[in-house]
Amino acid sequence: MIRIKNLNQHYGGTQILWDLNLDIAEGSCTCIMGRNGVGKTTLLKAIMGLLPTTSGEIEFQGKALQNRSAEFRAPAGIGYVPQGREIFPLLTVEENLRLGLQARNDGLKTIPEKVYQLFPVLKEMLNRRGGDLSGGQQQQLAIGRALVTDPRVLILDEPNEGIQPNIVSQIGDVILKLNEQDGLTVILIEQKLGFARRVGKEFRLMEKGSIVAADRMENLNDQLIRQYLAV
Ligand SMILES: Nc1ncnc2c1ncn2[C@@H]1O[C@H](COP(=O)(O)OP(=O)(O)OP(=O)(O)O)[C@@H](O)[C@H]1O
Repeated sequence: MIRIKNLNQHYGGTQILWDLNLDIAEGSCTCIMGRNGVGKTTLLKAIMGLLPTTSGEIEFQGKALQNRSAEFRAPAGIGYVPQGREIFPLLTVEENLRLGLQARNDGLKTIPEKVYQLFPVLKEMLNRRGGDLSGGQQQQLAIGRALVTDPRVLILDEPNEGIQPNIVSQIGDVILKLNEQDGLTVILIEQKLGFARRVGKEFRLMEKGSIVAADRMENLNDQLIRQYLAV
């Protein structure tokens, strides 16, 4: 579904991604893991068209993405939950969710009930300003907004960073439900091993801007953890 070939990316004179290759199968749930600074967020931003790349190919459903604008991603079916959530603090919960409707191709004018079933707290807080929600609620809003776009693939950048454990567990339930029941393809950056093992079916390990190991989650063994994840 997503195929990246020999992707290179620089920030100014510093090369961050080095001949990176990544294949994501339809219906999979893949955790991208690696130590701080190895380029995980940069990779997701490159997929989302938020950063210029130097060379290489990024394909989504067989079509080249690398020369398309960032605005093309959501209508094409790529939902994105950025690091830090990036909800609009002065807009209400409902207004934040409605922004996702603009990216749909079917002209739907109402927020799908499914979003409220997954995150009941959003329905309770529809008229509350985004900025007044707790961090965990804001994260649920950011995921809800991405789901309103009706994505084929959902990409999440550290959805559990700085979030209290009970909401982490709810977010895990939602990701599992979306992937296992609805067949939604999921890619997430995840630092917490327990969460990655709970929701991920596949892992990709990054080091120095490349993917250095790729396998089923049950094969993430102690040796790989020591080599690429332990600090
Ligand atoms: N805007 C920028 N300008 C220059 N360098 C940057 C910029 N953003 C990130 N970098 C550098 O690129 C490298 C990769 O950063 P990136 O955020 O992709 O890593 P990461 O694996 O997601 O790390 P973390 O787990 O800390 O979020 C780091 O060395 C970082 O300092």
